[in-house]
Amino acid sequence: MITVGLLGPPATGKSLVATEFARLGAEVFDADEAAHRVLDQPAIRAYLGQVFGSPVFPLMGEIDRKRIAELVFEDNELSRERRRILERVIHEAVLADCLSEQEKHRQNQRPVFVIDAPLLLEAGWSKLCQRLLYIDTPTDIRYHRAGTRGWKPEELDRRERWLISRNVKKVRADFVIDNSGSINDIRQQVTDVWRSLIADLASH
Ligand SMILES: CC(C)(COP(=O)(O)OP(=O)(O)OC[C@H]1O[C@@H](n2cnc3c(N)ncnc32)[C@H](O)[C@@H]1O)[C@@H](O)C(=O)NCCC(=O)NCCS
Ligand SMILES: Nc1ncnc2c1ncn2[C@@H]1O[C@H](COP(=O)(O)OP(=O)(O)OP(=O)(O)O)[C@@H](O)[C@H]1O
Repeated sequence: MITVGLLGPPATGKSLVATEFARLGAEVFDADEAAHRVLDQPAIRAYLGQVFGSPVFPLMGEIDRKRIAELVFEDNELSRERRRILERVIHEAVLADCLSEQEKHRQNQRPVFVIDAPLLLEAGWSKLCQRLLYIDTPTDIRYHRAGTRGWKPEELDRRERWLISRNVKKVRADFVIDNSGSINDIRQQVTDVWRSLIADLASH
């Protein structure tokens, strides 16, 4: 099995690319979804409630993720400290989940396992991957596409501020694909990468 890690800033198209890989037969791990499941665990909420205050992390019911984003993505020391605590708690649990999924699919002899994790390099999870794929999308197009989830450009900027730069990620990648075009364009590029991965597997 080959594990492929997706790289790229928010709204670059990682989830879309992951969906295309799944259509071709890959198993996909979605770290954002896994993180949301972790935030539903009572023990995690109880701990984070002590740090952020229990109104932000109620033991039951919906968590106000918009409010949490306001608390952790500001550019000041308190906000940075909160984000570090949140990430430490969530990343540990998400990594455990990802490793267990990876092992399950390896046992089942799946050909390709894709990790869609926005902080893959930052969290050190590239060590789980044999290949890295960078999805390159111009910033103005990302602003436009993120608008469909109700994000203003500033929302993208404040989340991206902390992340390892585009150039560093691009240099680390084994594949770079360009997502400035249509969905059909990206579908074709994902299919090309898929064929190359399957050819690699067949030659080993
Ligand atoms: C802050 C939270 C509550 C905001 O929730 P919200 O519904 O607004 O965003 P969601 O989780 O759907 O993430 C959407 C995108 O935001 C960006 N993002 C999420 N977490 C982070 C982060 N810690 N740093 C930078 N960008 C981030 C990513 O591009 C992600 O794909 C949530 O993102 C969170 O708990 N983040 C910390 C955990 C984490 O690092 N998750 C990433 C995968 S492990
Ligand atoms: N080629 C494309 N054409 C049109 N819309 C696209 C294209 N690629 C992505 N999108 C749209 O842009 C938005 C962002 O894409 P996506 O959610 O896949 O990004 P992401 O990198 O996973 O973001 P995040 O890290 O923030 O979760 C989505 O609404 C998606 O449908």
